[in-house]
Amino acid sequence: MTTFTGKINRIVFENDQDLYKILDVTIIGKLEKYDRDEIKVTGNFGDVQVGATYSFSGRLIVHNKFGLQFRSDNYKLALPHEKGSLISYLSSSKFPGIGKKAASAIISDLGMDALTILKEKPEKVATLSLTKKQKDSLLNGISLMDSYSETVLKLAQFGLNKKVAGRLYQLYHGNTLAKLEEDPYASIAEVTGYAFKSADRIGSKLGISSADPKRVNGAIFQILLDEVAKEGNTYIKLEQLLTEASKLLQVEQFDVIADCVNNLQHQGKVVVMGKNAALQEIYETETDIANAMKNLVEKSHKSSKYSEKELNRAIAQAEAKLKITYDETQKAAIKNALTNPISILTGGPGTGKTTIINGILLALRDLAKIPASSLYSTDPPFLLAAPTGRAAKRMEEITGITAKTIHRLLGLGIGENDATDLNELNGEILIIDEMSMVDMFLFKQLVYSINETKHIVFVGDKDQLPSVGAGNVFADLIKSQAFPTTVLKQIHRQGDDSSIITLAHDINMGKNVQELFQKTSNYSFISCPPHEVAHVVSQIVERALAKGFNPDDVQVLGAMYQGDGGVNNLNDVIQEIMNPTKPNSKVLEVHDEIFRIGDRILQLQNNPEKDIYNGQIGKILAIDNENSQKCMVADFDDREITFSKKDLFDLTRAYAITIHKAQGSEFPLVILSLTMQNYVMLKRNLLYTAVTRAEKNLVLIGDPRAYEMALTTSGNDRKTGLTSKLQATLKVEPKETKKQIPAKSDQDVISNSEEISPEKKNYILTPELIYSGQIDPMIGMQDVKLVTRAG
Ligand SMILES: Nc1ncnc2c1ncn2[C@@H]1O[C@H](COP(=O)(O)OP(=O)(O)OP(=O)(O)O)[C@@H](O)[C@H]1O
Repeated sequence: MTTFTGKINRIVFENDQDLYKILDVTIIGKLEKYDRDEIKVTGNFGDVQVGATYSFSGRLIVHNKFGLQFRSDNYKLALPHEKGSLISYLSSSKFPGIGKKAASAIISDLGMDALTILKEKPEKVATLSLTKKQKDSLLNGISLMDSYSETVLKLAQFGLNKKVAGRLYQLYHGNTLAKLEEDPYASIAEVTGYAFKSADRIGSKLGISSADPKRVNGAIFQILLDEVAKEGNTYIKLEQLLTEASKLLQVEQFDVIADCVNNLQHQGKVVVMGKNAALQEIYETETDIANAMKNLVEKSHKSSKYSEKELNRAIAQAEAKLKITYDETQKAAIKNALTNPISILTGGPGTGKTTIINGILLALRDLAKIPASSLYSTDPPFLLAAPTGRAAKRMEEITGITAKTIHRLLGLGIGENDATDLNELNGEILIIDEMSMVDMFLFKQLVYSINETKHIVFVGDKDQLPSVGAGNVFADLIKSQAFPTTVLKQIHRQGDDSSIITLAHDINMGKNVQELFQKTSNYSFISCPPHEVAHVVSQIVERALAKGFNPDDVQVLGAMYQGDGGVNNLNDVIQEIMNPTKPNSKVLEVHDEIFRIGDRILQLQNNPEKDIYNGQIGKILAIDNENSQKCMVADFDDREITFSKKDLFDLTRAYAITIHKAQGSEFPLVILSLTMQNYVMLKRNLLYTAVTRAEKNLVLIGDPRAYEMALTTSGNDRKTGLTSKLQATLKVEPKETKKQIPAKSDQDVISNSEEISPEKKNYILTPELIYSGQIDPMIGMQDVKLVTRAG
């Protein structure tokens, strides 16, 4: 074994999974049997810093292609030996609260070996003239010096990637390994990306038995979390929970599983209500929303009360300004907005939602006597927001009033802000557009931030796909019947794009399937098998470009990433047409994708720091492969955003995008691909959302059966409990509508009577009750029948 000290110049290669790295290192001092100054060091490294000095232990090896290298088995951060470096190190972000002055004081008290001394004898910290906070920071920093790297490396052996290991470390610090050894399953509920399978690898190494309650609890959490994250449901049927847990655990002792559900319920982590179960946190989020909505309604005595006469006059003025005449429903919507603390506006494309927003704002300016100057003040009376940057921009363009993303409006995720430090929303009115995209977590933060806003208007299209995140907030608000709601049905948009709108409305009603296959001046259908989709799409794109379409106006949509007609495949093909390879042009290769300058790209996650959001589309302006911190610059809505190599994982090419990612955006020409490979996703709201993305032209490509299936299969069947909680909290007696009759429409499922009831009764699920010796063919579980009772 040889040891040498060296400074890392560059990480040449890094595998995120097993943490194997190739480092470019400058040798400090001497490395035996090696006479050059620099060497490539290979090995598995938890976390290393470029520019830092390490001592590496291992041996020289001869690589058959690259020659002499150092294979490192062990490495350690070399502590600074020189006073200036030690001061810089001690005053770095590793020791928050310690500045240069305190660093000098530490060195003058303990000498250049201060760090080693404190590591071996932490009690020596008492002798230093530092504040308690500084002392804690010093000891904490020292305890973390090696442990992060060691932890990440150790967890990689269990197949955990650096991201997940990092998250675990952030939570448990130096105790990470001890925590996981104590109960590897407990962290499933706490750390995103740390799933049952990872926990099970550690669990089996530790010899945890298959029916051990720790393991069973882990499986229960995993299933409840998946239900929220993958399906968007806020609860699950108890039967399903037990069956799936049994499958995941490969354990057939249902009584043991039920016992664990019971215990989790006693611990306040899971709620069992009737025949359903939910994560306590999710259940409470719904309860919190319902309570916050109640508070907002109760503040209503403060909202302005305008007389019918005043309202009519203000609406007439708005009509004159906009040179239109509102129909009766539209007028009712404006009045609803101006006379209620909370109101809702829903309608399909071209029904006048934006025109009504304009009317509301104009009328309110008049009624509340708002001077134009205040509209653009730092504390404006009109707050407009939408979940995506594009939708906010569109709102701003149409109303002429500043509109922000909801994240920006609340100051969410920006700087140090957390949920307890959000902006307070005041003012005459708050209007949120594209409400169908708002999930339960964002909605909770929104309603918690509203303070003195007199009127709140939620605008959207309830028939679109529900939010990517959990819940079905907009549909639930409407369904609760707790807020005055205007449903716009009359299509007002006329002109050359109206046939797409008519088609969209027909799809929404599940009727006139043959309309899909007609050829009109705005849309057409091309039937082809899955393996020909890419070819047909590329032909249509080429034809559109030849006809003079701006490439940025052509958007291809698919249901999924994988498959012949999938987005990945289509992106490869269209990129070659729209932005073909040029000799010597710079490219970036990330996770099987190649990015080139000029490529259209899609942001896949919300990034409030950069002010770019999930679903936002940009264009690559520059690429610098050598600079991992600033390897790409892209234009997003006229702003130049810089990306590091790490950030690239949140990007993909955007010539083709999924229908889900296209929510909230519209494009002049949409080319849609659907085949039977998308079988599981073929629902009405998916097709409806896709078709309504087209502003002027639409080409439908693929299997007619897939389109027909989508049109005839109702969607939006999320299981959520918000509706009933709102009804209970706001004491709404829902009017009997045909929705209560069990039927196969979208709406019925949302209001089905098996929602978790709003009154939290304490149902206790006991093994004796569950295990009653009957067969339930529904779930294929032998000898088990589920029963719950009030405890
Ligand atoms: N009462 C009306 N009289 C005349 N034109 C109207 C009326 N209401 C709306 N329009 C027109 O219909 C078109 C569609 O309206 P608007 O853009 O407000 O609908 P929308 O529901 O916001 O649709 P989308 O979401 O598709 O943009 C616009 O051109 C608008 O000017």
